[in-house]
Amino acid sequence: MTLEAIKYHAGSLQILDQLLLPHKSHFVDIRCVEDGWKAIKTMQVRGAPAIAIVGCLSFAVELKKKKFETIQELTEFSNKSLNYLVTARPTAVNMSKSAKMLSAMLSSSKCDDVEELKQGIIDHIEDMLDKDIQDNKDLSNYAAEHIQSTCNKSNDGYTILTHCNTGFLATAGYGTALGVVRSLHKEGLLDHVYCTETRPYNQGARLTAYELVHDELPSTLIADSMVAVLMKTRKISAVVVGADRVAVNGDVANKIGTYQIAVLAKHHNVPFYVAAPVTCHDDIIQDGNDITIEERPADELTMVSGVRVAAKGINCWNPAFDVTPAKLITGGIATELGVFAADEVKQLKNQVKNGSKS
Ligand SMILES: CSC[C@H]1O[C@H](OP(=O)(O)O)[C@H](O)[C@@H]1O
Repeated sequence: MTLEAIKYHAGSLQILDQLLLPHKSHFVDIRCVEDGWKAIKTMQVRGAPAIAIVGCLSFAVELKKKKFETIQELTEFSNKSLNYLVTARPTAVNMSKSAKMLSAMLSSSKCDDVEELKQGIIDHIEDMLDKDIQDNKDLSNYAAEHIQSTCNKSNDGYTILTHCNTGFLATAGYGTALGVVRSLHKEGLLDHVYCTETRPYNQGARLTAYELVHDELPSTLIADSMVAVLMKTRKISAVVVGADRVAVNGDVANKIGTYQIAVLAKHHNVPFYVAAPVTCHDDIIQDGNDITIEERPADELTMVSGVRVAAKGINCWNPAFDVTPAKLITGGIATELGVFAADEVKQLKNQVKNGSKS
């Protein structure tokens, strides 16, 4: 049975509450933009692509129910809703990119029928689901091909280390970095996959392990602190992680802990890949220094499943992401248009414009 984290059908939306995983599989209704914003803010749904998809679908659900007298009324409601959804979490670019694109659709439209224009917006949002899945499959197949042509096998296949969660639970389906693992497995080329627990939110232990067990993939969970000794003592063919925001120069913001894994990969000569569909690429921010890093509440560091693990009164610093410089992304950045050297992703802009594959 295929995993599904987002259930959408003609104006009704439910999401898998990821705060309850892996213990409980429970879907919650998203009836409006406010519900969407809250689900993203509390991380009931998380993952750069899934944030944009659920945010936009929450907007579509509310749009479907509302009647507008004029195009101006539709435009004002839409821009207010989209700008609000962007405020839920600042680091991933996907939601702000989708918001800009939908606002531009409204402002550039020549349509003078408000209902027709409203339906056009809803149709475009609904198309995001299938497009994300196809982009993930294309990206994953390109990356799997690249790994086969450049990385060392561990046995009859490749051993991959991944961080955080980038699978069905972070996208519309298949996944990005976890999609690469799935594509290698489909080709009979996955020897083993190691996933880090990914403190403090434990996306790896709670979510990636859940997906790997569900798919019955040969996998092992490790603590974040074990990455160095893993690379020192076992054959790791490549590291493959996701991305929340890729800057024009190829610097990548991703889950906290990614940067230190990249440093260790460099030291141990393990190729380091980022799996990032074009929806994760920022066309404006030039380098990683300008990416806003979200800081999350201290209790996400001091509490685990509601139980305090840190001394009361200790100060905390809880950045949810860090930035990996392009020079450490030694394998490349995998997209649905091909695998690019990190310092060459700026070419993507032109390829996206003419839709050409690499
Ligand atoms: C498919 S990319 C998902 C990306 O988002 C995760 O962050 P969060 O769980 O806080 O939304 C992590 O950075 C993943 O790489």
